[in-house]
Amino acid sequence: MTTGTGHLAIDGLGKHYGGDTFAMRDVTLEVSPGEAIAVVGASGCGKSTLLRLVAGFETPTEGRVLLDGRPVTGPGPDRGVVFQDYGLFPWLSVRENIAYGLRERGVHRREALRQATEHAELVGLGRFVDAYPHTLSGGMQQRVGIARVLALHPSVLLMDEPLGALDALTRRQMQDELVAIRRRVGTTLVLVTHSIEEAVYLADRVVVMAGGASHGVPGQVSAVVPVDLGDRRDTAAPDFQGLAQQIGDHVHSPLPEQEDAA
Ligand SMILES: Nc1ncnc2c1ncn2[C@@H]1O[C@H](COP(=O)(O)OP(=O)(O)OP(=O)(O)O)[C@@H](O)[C@H]1O
Repeated sequence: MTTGTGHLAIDGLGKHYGGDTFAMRDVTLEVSPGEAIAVVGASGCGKSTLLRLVAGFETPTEGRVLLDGRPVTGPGPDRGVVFQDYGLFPWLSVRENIAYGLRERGVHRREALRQATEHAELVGLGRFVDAYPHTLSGGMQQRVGIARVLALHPSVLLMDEPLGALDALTRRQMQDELVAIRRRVGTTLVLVTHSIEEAVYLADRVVVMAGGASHGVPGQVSAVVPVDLGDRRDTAAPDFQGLAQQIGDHVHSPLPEQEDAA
């Protein structure tokens, strides 16, 4: 269903914005096809910078990103990006919003609308294809945002706080929805989130970043924690809570360089 296998190799990646702002440095990470990783860490540690570099929206000042063996040099159809704000066109229906990218790629209108309907169904919006965004809840709007990206069959899905604007209950439902969608499409996923619980709920591995320009130390990976909790995860279970606690401890531990700088 996807355009490639979705193997990401992030190699010695760094971003220096100039002056003292070394957003991130020396990030090396491999993501297997179909794997889901979540990136967590304190504000300003470079999570979004990492995602933007993988998306190709920005150019690294060090290192490189390879997707299926090819260097990332800019945005491309092999990577689909979902942000917190849904970015839907208010004057287009759900179906037309999802079809938009397909039309841009030259898919004939009828075929684009057919595929859009299919993807609306994939995210549970089959009954709402003719609705306009303002009539939908936040969770439903984000489903449209996800369907729109998936319709283009990216091999990697990049999500920056996709559920951050939702209330707690809707966020919970959308987490389940994301688990279900991933099972259906099997796309490699890189998710940036502030929520450790969300990371443990959704990911195969949690990447913890620490430091960041505001701490006088470039953001970097401080831990990579595998989530061996199986497919059906219970946030209240002791092993889930234990792992979340362990990741929380990593998030709150300063890097050795930060302690030196303090
Ligand atoms: N375009 C830019 N120009 C200069 N500095 C930037 C730019 N973008 C990000 N930074 C700086 O780089 C550092 C990392 O930012 P980034 O947004 O990646 O962090 P983050 O971990 O995603 O933070 P948050 O959790 O608050 O979203 C921050 O100090 C930020 O101020």
